[in-house]
Amino acid sequence: MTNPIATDDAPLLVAEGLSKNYGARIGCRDVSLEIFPGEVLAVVGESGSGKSTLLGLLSTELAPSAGRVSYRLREGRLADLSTLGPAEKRLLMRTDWGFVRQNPAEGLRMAVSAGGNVGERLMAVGWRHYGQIREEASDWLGQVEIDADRIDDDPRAFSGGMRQRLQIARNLVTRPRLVFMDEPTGGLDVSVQARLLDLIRSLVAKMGLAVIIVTHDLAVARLLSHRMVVMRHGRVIETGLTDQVLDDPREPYTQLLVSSVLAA
Ligand SMILES: Nc1ncnc2c1ncn2[C@@H]1O[C@H](COP(=O)(O)OP(=O)(O)OP(=O)(O)O)[C@@H](O)[C@H]1O
Repeated sequence: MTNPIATDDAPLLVAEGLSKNYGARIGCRDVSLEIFPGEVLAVVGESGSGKSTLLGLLSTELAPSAGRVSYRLREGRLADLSTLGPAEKRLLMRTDWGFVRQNPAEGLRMAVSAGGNVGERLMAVGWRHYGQIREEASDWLGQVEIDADRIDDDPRAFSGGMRQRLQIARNLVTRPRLVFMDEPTGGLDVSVQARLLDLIRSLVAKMGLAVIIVTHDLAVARLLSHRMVVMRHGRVIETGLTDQVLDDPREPYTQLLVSSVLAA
């Protein structure tokens, strides 16, 4: 994405010296980064480079072996996430964060209707009025281009692309400030991917979301992100504005990645 980075001065999330070991194996090593409100950051690298591990650490799904993640709460305080209690963390995840997963079955409730998938997130943040919940869910299905007459169908009856669009609606309905995405277009046909990417791009811009997206696909990074980090062997080896890194990579490894010599 070529838009200037829409940042204000204070970072939304700050990672310092994050490391994760799996026994003797390194998942992620000494990663520090910041993300600002409204900024889309892509994490790229070949398979096994540590992208998913880093996303797991940033979203606190994984506990670091070393380092910490801090997040700016709505009240303005930058909080070390390891110091939040379980209730505070749950609230944060429900209200301020979203997580779009590659496999929709992990991000959706497959036996609950499409409307229910979106509506239950609203209920989790305190909505109580059935009619209003249904109306908001229906509005969101429209925003992700799912026909209104599918509201009572469950996602098992949806195509892969529709499931991903529903997952996006479920995540965005609470108007989060930060969304984690793990290969959101992975495993979809090229034409389905293109449509989904367009949708993600327009919603992210419209809502001013900060996004951390893991992808092995540099075209996805180019289209969606303002800034990117390149990972290799668990470390960040290059970081910069997306267009700069892709057009003029500094590191020989990134040059190989960009020239598609490496299967990312
Ligand atoms: N649960 C685990 N137990 C042991 N080792 C793990 C575990 N998860 C990841 N690893 C190892 O950590 C390293 C980084 O893996 P990770 O999944 O983060 O990479 P990735 O870049 O996301 O790869 P991919 O694109 O294939 O998903 C790899 O060497 C991997 O084998």
